[in-house]
Amino acid sequence: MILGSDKMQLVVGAVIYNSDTDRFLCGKRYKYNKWEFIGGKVEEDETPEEALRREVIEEIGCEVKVGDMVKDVQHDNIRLLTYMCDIELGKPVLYEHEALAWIKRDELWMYDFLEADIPTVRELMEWV
Ligand SMILES: Nc1nc2c([nH]c(=O)n2[C@H]2C[C@H](O)[C@@H](COP(=O)(O)OP(=O)(O)OP(=O)(O)O)O2)c(=O)[nH]1
Ligand SMILES: [Mg+2]
Repeated sequence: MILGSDKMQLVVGAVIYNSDTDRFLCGKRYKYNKWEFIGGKVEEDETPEEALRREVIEEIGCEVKVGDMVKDVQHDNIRLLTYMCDIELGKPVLYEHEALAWIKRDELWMYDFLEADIPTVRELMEWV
């Protein structure tokens, strides 16, 4: 389990990638009116990977296999860990988001992401 400092909130985000279409699944929330990766806060008794699996089920109803970490970013009081994820079961359902979108890699720049997500988004745009 990875601990943040006292005030630091550990958050995990899923980089759900479809290699056939070269698109990433992202969500927009009413609360922030910005795009984000599906995910949320890591609870005390969880590893980041466990938290991510739980959050993806809660938020879009899919089971994912959590792969490699993409970025570990600190922004304000948030420490955001993003991981590559593959959908193993289910189709994304809109439970908590205003919108879900499969965004093409070369169109990621057009979307207004939460600040902490920018390093991950940059990394994804730079992949060849
Ligand atoms: N889920 C998610 N949260 C992000 C991202 N980037 C980022 O700065 N955040 C911030 C927004 C929130 O302050 C926090 C995550 O909160 P959340 O509301 O998703 O947490 P949660 O799913 O556990 O929901 P809740 O029960 O606390 O409402 O991290 C991201 O890509 N995905
Ligand atoms: Mg969430």
